[in-house]
Amino acid sequence: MANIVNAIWRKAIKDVDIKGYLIPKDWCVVASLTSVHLDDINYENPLEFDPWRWEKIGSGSRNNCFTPFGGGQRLCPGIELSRLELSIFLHHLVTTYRWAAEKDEIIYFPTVKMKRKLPINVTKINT
Ligand code: HEM
Repeated sequence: MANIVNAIWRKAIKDVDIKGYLIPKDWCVVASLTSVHLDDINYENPLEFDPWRWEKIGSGSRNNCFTPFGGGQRLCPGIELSRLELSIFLHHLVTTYRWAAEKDEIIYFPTVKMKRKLPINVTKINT
């Protein structure tokens, strides 16, 4: 369960107590969104690519365990636009083309990306 935005930063503007832990005023906090997605308390086999998991557990887009677009007051306002764009793109990609990825490596920090930008060779399906 990868996450493109792997963490978000916050600064405490006053002393904050969370479950007995004090975050002093002016301290910076990093909320690790990736940790939420890779925690096997939240997701079975989180390291496995398993698109069918959503069939079992529902889209889960409105709970605290699914955080690709952040959450709370600063939830990404582009969430619905991005989902629509991605759905249209993926639909056309899988129904019209086949592709083979070249060898590449994942870089996890500061954001998730591919070292060589994941070159792929695309061929059109003959219909
Ligand atoms: C797959 C695409 C996208 C991903 C993964 C993504 C992810 C995120 C995340 C995680 C945040 C929260 C940042 C934080 O809490 O500090 C955020 C905020 C934001 N996103 Fe996106 N985003 C995407 C697309 C878009 C698009 C298409 C737009 C605009 C058309 C957009 C506009 C914004 C804005 C303005 C914020 C700041 C919201 C605020 O601070 O109140 N995003 N995004």
